[in-house]
Amino acid sequence: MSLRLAYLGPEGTFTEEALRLMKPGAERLPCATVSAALNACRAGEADGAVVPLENSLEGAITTTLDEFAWGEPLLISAELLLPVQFSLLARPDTELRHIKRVYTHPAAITQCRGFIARELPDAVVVAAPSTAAAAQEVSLPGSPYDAAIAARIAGEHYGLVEIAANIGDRSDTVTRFVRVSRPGPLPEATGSDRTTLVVFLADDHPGALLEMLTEFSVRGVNLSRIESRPTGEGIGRYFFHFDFEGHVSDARVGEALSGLHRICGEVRFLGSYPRADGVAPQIKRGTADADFAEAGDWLTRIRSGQV
Ligand SMILES: O=C(O)C(=O)C[C@]1(C(=O)O)C=C[C@@H](O)C=C1
Repeated sequence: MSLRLAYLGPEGTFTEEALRLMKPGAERLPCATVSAALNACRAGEADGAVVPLENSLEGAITTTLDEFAWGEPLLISAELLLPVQFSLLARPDTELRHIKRVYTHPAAITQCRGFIARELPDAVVVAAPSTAAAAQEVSLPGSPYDAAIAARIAGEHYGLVEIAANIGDRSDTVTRFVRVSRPGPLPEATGSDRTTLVVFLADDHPGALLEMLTEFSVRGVNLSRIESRPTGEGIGRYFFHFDFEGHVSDARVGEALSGLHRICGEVRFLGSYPRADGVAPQIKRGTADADFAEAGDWLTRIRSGQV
């Protein structure tokens, strides 16, 4: 039976491209939102889901971060870095000067800010559920929108023409996607892994963030992303999202997690999985697995009086 993966649809989204690259043979279940894709996975309607997590220009995809923190637990099992290039797409015979209403995903609005300001200064830009949903809508006769901003492939899929190509503010923008599934066995450590966590404070006090960071720092664990997100319980109440180098089976990572578990209110483990860029972590002196094992043996010896 083939793997069934939920994603932000309809056909032609960047998320679909990421899914195809991650699992070429998988059956694809398009969903209207990132939350719906994750819930399809939670409910067992899909074996997993592919969702965007962060963008090199715009930063974190906050819906994804919040879903990971609050919903039924899910585990990340893989990541992919996808270069994103946007096109301005319209029905045949549309000219740039005729475009007054543009439809696209909010992430694309942010990433194409320069082009919109320069070429479409008078256009109204409306937020769509996804770039492909925007292209699909624009393709309908009688659509209130003149153009969509989406991947070129979405234009081909929905019969739109490309009015302008590569309209992103930068040509090297990359979105990081992750594949998630319901909790189960973790991917094996590869030597080039990443771990993702959500941490809730036990209580707010001076130095709380520094205490958390110290758990990583003293074990030589290198962070690659830290984000604070509001808990919704009032101004100034936040929880934290971390990505860092290493696998939970590495001694230094395991020790840092145990430390956080001791001092924080809740630590939600979101998975250890191979890094898309294959970069191996820098191991600081005294923080390799062998160093932790040797220190453990030493402690056992002195506790038994072998000084
Ligand atoms: O709308 C899409 O095509 C998506 O896959 C979503 C999304 C995002 O959420 O960032 C993915 C990649 C691009 O950065 C723009 C939009």
